[in-house]
Order: sequence, then C-alpha cells, then structure tokens
Amino acid sequence: MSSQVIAFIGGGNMASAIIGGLLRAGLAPAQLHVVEPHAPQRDKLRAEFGLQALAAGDASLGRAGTVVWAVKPQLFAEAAAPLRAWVGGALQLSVMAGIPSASIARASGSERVVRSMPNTPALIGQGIAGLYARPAVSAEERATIEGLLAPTGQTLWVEREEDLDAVTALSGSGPAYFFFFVEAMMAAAVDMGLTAEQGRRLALATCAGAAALGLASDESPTTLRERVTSKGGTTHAAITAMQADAVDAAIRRAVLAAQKRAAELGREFG
Ligand SMILES: NC(=O)C1=CN([C@@H]2O[C@H](COP(=O)(O)OP(=O)(O)OC[C@H]3O[C@@H](n4cnc5c(N)ncnc54)[C@H](O)[C@@H]3O)[C@@H](O)[C@H]2O)C=CC1
Ligand SMILES: O=C(O)[C@@H]1CCC=N1
Repeated sequence: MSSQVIAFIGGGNMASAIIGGLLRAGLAPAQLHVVEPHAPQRDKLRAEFGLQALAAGDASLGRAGTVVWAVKPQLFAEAAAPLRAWVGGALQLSVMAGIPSASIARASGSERVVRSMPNTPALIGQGIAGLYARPAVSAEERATIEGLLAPTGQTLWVEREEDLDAVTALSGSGPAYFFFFVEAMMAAAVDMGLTAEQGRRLALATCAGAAALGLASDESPTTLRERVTSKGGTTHAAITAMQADAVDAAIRRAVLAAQKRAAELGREFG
C-alpha cells in the first residue's frame, strides 16, 4: 500500500478522518487524490492536509490502486456515473451506509469491492470499522484495506453483508447516541446547579473512564454496573428510574431503527 495512489470520491468528514490517518502514517500527499465538488471543502482539505482536490474526476483517477467512496449514499449514483471510465481497474472501498457491494461493483465496473462502516472516533485514531469483502477480493487486498484503515483505529470483518447494517446501527451511529447521553447528563448537571461546563467535564471523564475500565476488565458490563450500584444507594435510585422509563427497551428500539434505515438506504439509493 505504501507506494499506492488512493483516490477519494468525496472529501468530507469521513474521508478527512481516513486521509488524516494516512498522512500521519507517512503517506505523501501526492499519493492521495480527492474528488470534491464543494469549493469550501476543497479549501479545507488544502489548509488542513496540503491536498489539491479536484472539483470533478479526470483521467488521473486511473492511477489509483484503491478508490474510496465517501459521498452520502443519496449521492452515490450521481457521483459514480462520470467516473466509471477511470476507476474500474482499482480495488474499491466504500464507507457509505447501506449501499450494497453489488451496486458499487456495477457502478464502478470492478468486482473487487470492500464495504466498511467506520465511525467518527477515526478522527483521533480510536475508531472501529466493520468490514465486508465481496468474493473477488483477495487476501492480499483485504490486508491492503486493513492497512489503509489501521491509522483510524480497529477493524472487524463480518462474513455476511447484511451484518454491516447492524454494525452501522451499533458503532457507525453509536458516537451520536453517546453524545446524546452526555447532552442529557449536562442538562441534569445544570438542573442540579452545576454549570454546563462542569457537567461536560464530569460526564465525558466518567464515560471515558468507564469505557476504559470496561475494556481493561475481564468482567461483563453487567458486573461492572452492579459494582457501582450499592444496595439502597444513589445508583440504585437512578437505575430504578431508568428501568421505570424503559430506557433499555428504548435504546434497543433506537438501534433497530438505525439498522432498518441502513437497509432502506441500500434499497433506495443502491
Ligand atoms: N459521519 C459519520 O459518522 C459516518 C459516515 N459514514 C458514511 O460516510 C459517507 C460520507 O459521510 P460524511 O463524511 O459524514 O459526509 P460529508 O457530507 O462530510 O462528506 C461527503 C462529501 O461528498 C462531497 N460530494 C458531494 N457530491 C459529490 C460528488 N458528486 N462527487 C464527489 N464528492 C461529492 C460533499 O461535498 C461532501 O464534502 C456517507 O455515505 C455516510 O453514510 C460512515 C460512517 C460514519
Ligand atoms: O447517519 C448516517 O447515516 C451515517 C452512517 C453512520 C453514521 N452516520
């Protein structure tokens, strides 16, 4: 991978997270091509990474060994149509939610397609990306993709493509659930007379610490929760209130709604 040219179709948030990781890992900016029609976003890529993004695709894309699809699912078909002539010889990597690998194979002209579902902690090298490869992808190409995503965090392969919709619902969208929880903790902090900033610091440090404890421990999340929950104490009061509001069932319904939407996106825009 180290000498390969990588082309990004779409240079927004997710592409930037991967590009930042690749540059930190030592790739030269000249190895990265980006197609990005939005001028302010091209300016941002220049300022942040020293990259000269293209406003539209051209024959230079033919030099890419890997093409990364990082546009919104709704715009995939429109973005792919003018590029087909140049990208068909490359390994394809998609970060798009929902769009089936068969649609990417059809639109790009290459059966060598890996779908991934990263998440925004990729920006600081702490993401986790689910991966699925079509049968035409070789073991070496799987390793190429792992290398490309390594600077953004961990990877996890799934054998069934439909499982990527579940990955999307858990870890792809998951950072937003977490921040939603933190927002509610901050509002509660203000309700109790603390400042929002005090609430932010307390909530984020607590969540980061609890996640680190969960990762470092052999014990289950259930055991770790029970260890905080003294009989007749404060945590018990809070958990009882959450159970009365069926918060756990609401979370499960929310994650299933995201999975359903991922499948719909594939049907609507694939
Ligand atoms: N934001 C997130 O947390 C995650 C997003 N994704 C997926 O990543 C993809 C991109 O999402 P974001 O980076 O968040 O969106 P974004 O809006 O930041 O980036 C998309 C970029 O594509 C550009 N674009 C629009 N039309 C184009 C075209 N015809 N050709 C080339 N580029 C074009 C836009 O100007 C924009 O800069 C989506 O498919 C999404 O499902 C996946 C995992 C997590
Ligand atoms: O909300 C979305 O559709 C994208 C996919 C996962 C995270 N953001």
